[in-house]
Amino acid sequence: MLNPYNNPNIEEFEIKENLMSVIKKRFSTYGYQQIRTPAFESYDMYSNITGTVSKGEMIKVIDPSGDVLVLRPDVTIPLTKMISKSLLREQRLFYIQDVYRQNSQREITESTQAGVECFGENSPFIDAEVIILAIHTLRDLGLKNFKIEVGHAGFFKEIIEQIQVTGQQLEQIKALIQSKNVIEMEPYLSSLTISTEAKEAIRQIPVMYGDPETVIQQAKELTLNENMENILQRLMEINELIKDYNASDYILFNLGLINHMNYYSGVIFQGFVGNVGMPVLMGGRYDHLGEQFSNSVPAIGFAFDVDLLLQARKQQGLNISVDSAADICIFYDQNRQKEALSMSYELRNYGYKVITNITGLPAKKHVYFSGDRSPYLGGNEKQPFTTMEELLQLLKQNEGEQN
Ligand SMILES: N[C@@H](Cc1c[nH]c[nH+]1)C(=O)O
Repeated sequence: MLNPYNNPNIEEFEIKENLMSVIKKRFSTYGYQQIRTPAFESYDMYSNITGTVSKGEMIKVIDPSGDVLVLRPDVTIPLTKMISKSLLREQRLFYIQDVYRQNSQREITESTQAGVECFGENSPFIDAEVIILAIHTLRDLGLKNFKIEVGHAGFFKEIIEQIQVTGQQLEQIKALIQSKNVIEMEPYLSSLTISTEAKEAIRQIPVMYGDPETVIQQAKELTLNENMENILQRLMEINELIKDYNASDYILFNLGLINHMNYYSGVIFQGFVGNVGMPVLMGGRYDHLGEQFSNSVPAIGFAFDVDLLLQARKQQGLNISVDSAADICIFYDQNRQKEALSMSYELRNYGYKVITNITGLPAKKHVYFSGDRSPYLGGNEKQPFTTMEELLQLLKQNEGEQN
């Protein structure tokens, strides 16, 4: 089923383009270079690895030779494959591309992602810098009232490794944690035969949410092994770095955070803005994904859902309507065509948006070449001119008066 909301709209297209150019500029100031990945990819690339997009979510296409392809469901996976096979393992890449998935209502979703992937480094410094890049971009977009929730893929995994549950039970536990459903969590945990410490740790996960330092203190009481202690240490270091950037106001810790993709191995995060019900960005560290292709490559990245960012800006009254009117419309009589057309060419060269002899489209200024009189700029009073310089002068003056 096609998503009924994906209709073309000129105004929204322009608003989206403007937003994407803000994102692009910000990504490049952190040293990222833009890249594209193919729209059609081999189904095997996704299905042969673990921690990938689930099979039901992929949109499959059969090519003429009978091979199964998928429409790009993710960008992180093909980029990791490329880097893990290349000799250049240290790279900072960004992309603005559509990803195609099928949701649980069997609707095809086509959403534009703007993401970064930082390959080759694994340090709290890089983790914090990538989170800061997300914050910096959200601020560039003028958004207020946003928070980045930071968690760790390993914290929950460590607890789960201590207990023996079936795949189905694990999914149920994840769902209860994600929905912070403490009421149903209690009886569900009692029905499982797992140690009391593990039960207590799982029970506490949904409430380990909020101010970073408080969450770390709470979590310290629940650590079941050294790995969990190291995880908390790493999160504390990231938090210190975020403080150095003066960005603490935007950060919450959430140890119950579970990201959609399974390839994450370290710090993970999601961004929320105002009343937009879904995360506008998701990301995290995925140091082991590369091993499944060729070589292990430390990596961290995130992707914005551009359409949700647009929704957030709209909610905050920030989507100022785009000015589609031409700057100048030149009207001319047939005998003045040559002068009028060469003037239109020159004005466009100066960057003005110019149309000629069209009454059906809006224009802010009108220039007339009629009869055999001097051309003039229309308006409350006719302002004649003889040279291009004079016209440019008049246009400037008028702009000045309007502002
Ligand atoms: N590819 C992830 C986002 C991400 C980029 N890099 C790391 N994570 C997603 O689609 O949710």
